[in-house]
Amino acid sequence: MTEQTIPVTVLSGTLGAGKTTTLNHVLRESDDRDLAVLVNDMGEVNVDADLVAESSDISTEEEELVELSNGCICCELRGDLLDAIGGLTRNRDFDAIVVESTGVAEPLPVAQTLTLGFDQSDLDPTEFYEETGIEPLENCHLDTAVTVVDTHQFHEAMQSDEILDDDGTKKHLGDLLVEQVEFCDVLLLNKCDLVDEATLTEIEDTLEILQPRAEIIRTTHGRVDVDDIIETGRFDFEEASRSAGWIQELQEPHESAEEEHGVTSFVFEAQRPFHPERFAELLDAFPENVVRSKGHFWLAGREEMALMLNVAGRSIRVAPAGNWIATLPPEEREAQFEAYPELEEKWDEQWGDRGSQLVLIGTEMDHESIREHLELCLLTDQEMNADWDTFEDRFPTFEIPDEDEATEADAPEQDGQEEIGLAD
Ligand SMILES: Nc1nc2c(ncn2[C@@H]2O[C@H](COP(=O)(O)OP(=O)(O)OP(=O)(O)O)[C@@H](O)[C@H]2O)c(=O)[nH]1
Repeated sequence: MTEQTIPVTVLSGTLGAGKTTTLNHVLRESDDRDLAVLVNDMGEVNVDADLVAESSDISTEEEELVELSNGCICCELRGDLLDAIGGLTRNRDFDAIVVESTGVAEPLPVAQTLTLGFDQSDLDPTEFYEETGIEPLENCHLDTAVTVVDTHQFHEAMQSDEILDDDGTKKHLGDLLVEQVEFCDVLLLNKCDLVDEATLTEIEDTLEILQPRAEIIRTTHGRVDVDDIIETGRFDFEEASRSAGWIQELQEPHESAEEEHGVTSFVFEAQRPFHPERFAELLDAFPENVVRSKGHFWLAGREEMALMLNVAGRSIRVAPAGNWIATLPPEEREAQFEAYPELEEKWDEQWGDRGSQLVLIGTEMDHESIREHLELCLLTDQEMNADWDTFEDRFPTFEIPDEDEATEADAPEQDGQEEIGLAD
């Protein structure tokens, strides 16, 4: 992006991770920068904005500090976010803008809004402008996506069953945490004072494998070098969308070496379908040391559509991953082969591209044992010849989509994709 436009930093992180603390630190340390701040809070009373006003030296004149309440900038306030930034920058130039998201916000849609709104993406923004009624803002660019992690509660959050209600949209805490970690440029491991060194390095190892591209910085009370999160020039939408560890792992599968704290990853691949009941039982008792698993799979009896497995901590979700290429008319199939030449290499004469490819990331995982358990869920030779429709299948059923969605497992999730928990 051009250097003349105003760099925007977005701070994400779960509730209480330390976003406001970090923001206040940045404000205190930025005497030489003219900063504008935009705080999104879901409550009636915007406590965060009050804190910002209280402990920072900037005046709270409207043009420098904007609160967006009663909604979330990753969903219903997307247009308002851009309006607010437009309002801030219309008559004044700032050195940088910092946006503090709510604890339930997903960074990807916020980044999408900003890159489209700043006309900073290769995507065609016409539909977006029509939907939101906003004008592109050409005087800003999304510069850095920062995620603040509560290091002290990281393990707890990953093992938690807590469901967050984002104005009607239910979200699992572990899911949200993983989404925030997987989509960012800088990861602040905050609250380091509450965690011993061994735990810290273990979490660092885990985060590095979940998000290999981000710079990981340890902080206490959000005390970060301001230049590490403001005007870094690190943000790139395409790169950020593809930076998650599980995507990297699928692109270049390798059995990762055992780290000091036993954080590893591997890819499980199979060209036979899973038995629906055996695989459901495995997911019901999924090993707790797997912190993340993602990829597509083939369930016997579902020969039209690939399913997507999405495990983040204790959250296990299954979603449609699009039709198998093998079900497409020949000309469309050819187009897919051209776009993804590697598809042809794995093509099976009888089953085409049907198969499973799952990335598993975890701590102290026994790869062999997990592999064996997964293999035991595959159909046996005898079952391969049985009538697959007679197998008990308690996975959710999904409508076959009209549009051809990419079926390769490393495709980023489609916006608006319905995801349903197996246990629900
Ligand atoms: N011990 C310790 N406490 C911290 C640290 N950083 C923040 N806190 C405290 O954690 C609490 C939450 O911090 P906030 O900065 O309000 O967190 P937040 O992410 O803005 O929270 P929400 O706006 O509710 O999502 C506050 O009481 C902070 O003082 C840290 O590094 N160590």
